[in-house]
Amino acid sequence: MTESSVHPALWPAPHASGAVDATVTVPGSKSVTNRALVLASLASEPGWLRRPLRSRDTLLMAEALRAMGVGIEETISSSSTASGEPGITGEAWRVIPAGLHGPATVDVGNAGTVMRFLPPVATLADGPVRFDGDPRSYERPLTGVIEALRALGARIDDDGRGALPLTVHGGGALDGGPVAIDASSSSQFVSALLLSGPRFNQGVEVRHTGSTLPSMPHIRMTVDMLRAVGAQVDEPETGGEPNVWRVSPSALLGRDLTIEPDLSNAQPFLAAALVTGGKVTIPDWPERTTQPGDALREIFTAMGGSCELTERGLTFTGTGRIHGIDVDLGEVGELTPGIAAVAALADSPSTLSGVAHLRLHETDRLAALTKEINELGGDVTETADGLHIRPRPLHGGVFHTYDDHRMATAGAIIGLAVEGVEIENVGTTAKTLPDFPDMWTGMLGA
Ligand SMILES: O=C(O)C1=C[C@@H](OP(=O)(O)O)[C@@H](O)[C@H](O)C1
Ligand SMILES: C=C(OP(=O)(O)O)C(=O)O
Repeated sequence: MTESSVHPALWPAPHASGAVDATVTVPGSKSVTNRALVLASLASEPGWLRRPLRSRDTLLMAEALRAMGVGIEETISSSSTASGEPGITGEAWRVIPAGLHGPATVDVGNAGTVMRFLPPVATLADGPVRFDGDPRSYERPLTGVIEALRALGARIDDDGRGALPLTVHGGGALDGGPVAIDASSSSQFVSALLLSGPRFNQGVEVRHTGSTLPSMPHIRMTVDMLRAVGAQVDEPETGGEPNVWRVSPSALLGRDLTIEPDLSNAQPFLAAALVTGGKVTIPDWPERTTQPGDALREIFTAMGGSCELTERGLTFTGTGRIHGIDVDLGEVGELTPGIAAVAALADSPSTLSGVAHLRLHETDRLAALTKEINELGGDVTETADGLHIRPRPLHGGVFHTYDDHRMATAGAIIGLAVEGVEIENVGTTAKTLPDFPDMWTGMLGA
């Protein structure tokens, strides 16, 4: 948790004067967009991404792939999908794969998906690829990816800490094969190796050796998206060995993929219905998805609302009463800040567990949530693997964000119910949701 020395403008978080009643269209999923960009770049034919997320994390991913020679054209398109469904009008990216080149430089910003998913891709380039990023990216775990790639035949120069900055000396190909890693600090280590696996000479077999593995839905997302482009994947959930994933070497298909809305970015809007006793509809909520945000239907219902999935989307309705919850968030860690914010406004205590690895996310989220909620008068304590939250009457004040998009949206949720909350650097939401402030005031009818 490092606080930036410059204090960008304070954003007065709007206070809700009554129950919200809104329909909020949420842009595409960060996790799906960045996987789709990687897979399309590794394919043997061009592909399309429709309704991609355009945010800092996805633009960094696109820029990095372009730096290695991939063509990524942004267009407004109205063509029909590959499956012959009716045309979808909107923004689309056409991805034209090419031989991957070095020398290149990649700015990962503070995007976990870019810093983890691209070093394996860079081993396929025909020269050095230098990776650097925000100061926080130097602290985020990367050892699992670096050590695994070395074991699979890659040459990587780092400063010996197993972290950024580093240079991958791409040799045009990688042997691949079996490798063991401890992915208890981030599921993205597993996803990273699997995504490039089909392009390694022997494919890849990833064996997770750690005691816990967070964010399983994100690994399922990787497996599903690999299969959708023609890769053969054996994995624990469909009868494979526990903690082992195998991807066979193969060419990948170019697809025409429409990106689902980002359900984790839908969280603050659903929370607004819960906190104000109102109603919010998110159009295009998928019926089936691997996104962890889908768990909000159950979690926020347990906290006092109700939801209905219809052809109009997901409608979530609050009652104005919020209950505390005792929940293991290990599978859905990125939802923790928003759940903690709602829990701070509840009528009973909450225990959020299974999320020790959040200490190494965009910021130390457990420390940041504890400090910021407590500075507004709350009573939050850190546990070994989460937070214990005892609701208390809160008052206004500055809510610091530590360059963490989900801290900013958590502060905005509290601001709905507590007058005088000011969010420091709300612009940090640009990591995954650049329009957040306008969408938020739009939802409130301001
Ligand atoms: O693969 C992905 O797209 C993600 C995996 C998760 O990472 P961790 O397993 O590091 O928590 C999640 O928190 C992150 O926001 C996105
Ligand atoms: C942990 C997150 O992001 P990243 O992809 O940078 O790990 C997040 O979005 O909550």
